[in-house]
Amino acid sequence: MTPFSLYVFDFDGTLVDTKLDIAYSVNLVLQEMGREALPKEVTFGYVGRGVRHLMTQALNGAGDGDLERAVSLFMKHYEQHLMDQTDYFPHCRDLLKHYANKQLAVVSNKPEKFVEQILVELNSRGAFQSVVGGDSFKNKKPDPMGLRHVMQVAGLKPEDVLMVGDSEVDVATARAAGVKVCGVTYGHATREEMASYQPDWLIHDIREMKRYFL
Ligand SMILES: O=C(O)COP(=O)(O)O
Ligand SMILES: [Mg+2]
Repeated sequence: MTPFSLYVFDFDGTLVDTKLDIAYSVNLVLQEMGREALPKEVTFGYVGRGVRHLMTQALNGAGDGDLERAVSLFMKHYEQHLMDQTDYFPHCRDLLKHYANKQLAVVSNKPEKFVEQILVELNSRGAFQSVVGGDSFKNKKPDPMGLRHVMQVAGLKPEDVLMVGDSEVDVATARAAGVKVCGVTYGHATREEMASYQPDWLIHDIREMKRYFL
């Protein structure tokens, strides 16, 4: 069992299953812009690098003006559908309770206000010492700025910290900060993809954390 004092969770694809509401909101944007809807599975593959990246991919190479409009339309539509089909992944709520004696934080590429709102809706904001979104600092993940911030708030060094995430971006963020990382395989990366990113631990179910980490 490896002990850590601060557990830093990615959000989308790791703690909370947001993908259906994101895909639905992307299609509302595309519809409003007179474009064809995307199959939800296609949109799922675009999640993990923030809203600009999501909408760039969804527009498939539109001009700058269109991208700006799409980003602002997404912010408008997604806010209306944040919790339609969004909930914790199985066992994540219990897992957070299990580690309630530790310091917990979220570092996401999702806009901070959406992470905050979803946590409030899930009655969970109080579980986290710090919440960082993709727009909280100048650079988002894989830049380690946000991760370093939550370590600083906790007053801890990299060796006391574990990052838990579902994407290549999370593994890269942890590496950049000298932090150990546990990859989950039920989020946006497949088992094979996550294995290829070579996290320090690889889990298929969040309950496995209890086996490895004190
Ligand atoms: O919304 C995104 O692009 C990704 O969010 P995440 O960093 O919490 O996975
Ligand atoms: Mg994620």
